[in-house]
Amino acid sequence: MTVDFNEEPHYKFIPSKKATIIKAPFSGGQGKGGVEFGPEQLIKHGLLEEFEELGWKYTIADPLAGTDLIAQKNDPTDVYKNCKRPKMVSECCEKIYHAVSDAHAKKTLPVTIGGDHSIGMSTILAFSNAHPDGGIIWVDAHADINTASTTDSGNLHGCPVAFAMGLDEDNWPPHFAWLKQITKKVKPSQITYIGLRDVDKPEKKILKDLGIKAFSMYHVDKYGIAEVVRQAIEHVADGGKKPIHVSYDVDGIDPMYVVATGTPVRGGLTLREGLFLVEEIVNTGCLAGLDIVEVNPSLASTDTHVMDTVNTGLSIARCALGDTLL
Ligand SMILES: NC(=[NH2+])NCCC[C@H](N)C(=O)O
Ligand SMILES: [Mn+2]
Ligand SMILES: [Mn+2]
Repeated sequence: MTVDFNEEPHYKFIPSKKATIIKAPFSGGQGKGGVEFGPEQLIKHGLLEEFEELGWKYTIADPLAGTDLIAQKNDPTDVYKNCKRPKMVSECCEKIYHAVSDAHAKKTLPVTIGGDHSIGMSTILAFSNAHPDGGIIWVDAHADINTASTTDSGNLHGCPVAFAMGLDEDNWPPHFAWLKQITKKVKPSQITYIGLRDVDKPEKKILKDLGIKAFSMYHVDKYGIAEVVRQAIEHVADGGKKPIHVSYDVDGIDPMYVVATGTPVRGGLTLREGLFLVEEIVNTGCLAGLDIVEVNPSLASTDTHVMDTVNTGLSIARCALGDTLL
């Protein structure tokens, strides 16, 4: 076997290494506090410097500035059937949708920094409207494809994929009218998962019924991460011809490396597997969107654990921006 010395990272769909960093300090998609500090922690510990060092120009968008997130999170009337905080999630996700759509319209790389994963409904929908033939790789311990009817927890961070696909629209909380109006939804064939290991029973049925290709940790163990990523890119991006959005929930990586996250699940990706998959996607030249979500600096008992998690988020960004080990 000959060793493949990679060519310089390149971005076929981003003409001049310009990015838009979209801050999404949002925690309404789940109950725990602290995930709203994700963006400021990542920035405090060097996110912006990474862009500069790796030769990116960037602008920062702050679509939730001026929103009273604390009051909204604590509003006890914001429930609809089993769904928690539908008004807050809907209003914030609409703003994030527009910010990400704007970033795509300007031909920049949208890098959305969460916040909890409910915002994924906005980022993948904005991506697929900007790139109708594009593919989405969702890295996560969870499938986040519960519908408004199947969610057991009522936490909308477990539902963004279902909302972006328009599944079970008839039972959506009425607040999501804006999302209903977006007629081009994400298609099941456009998405694939890597890292799954905690999928709810109704979610398993949805994945099967819709024929969604998903690589669980079982597949990573059996085939190795390199083969899994290859197949994922083959499936969603024709082997590296179409734009790719990566929605990266840091809980896809094992809690050994990522303690400070809201719903950790044992048996996850190693740190290197988690970074390698990003490196490999970048090597196709197709990266055209990125989310880094569920960094919750409040959920670790030591500063070292907080920094492990924050640094994992920073490493994901670094790989996505084209850093190489040599
Ligand atoms: N983005 C996440 N961390 N999602 C966790 C979801 C957990 C569970 N499946 C639920 O629907 O509540
Ligand atoms: Mn998750
Ligand atoms: Mn998730």
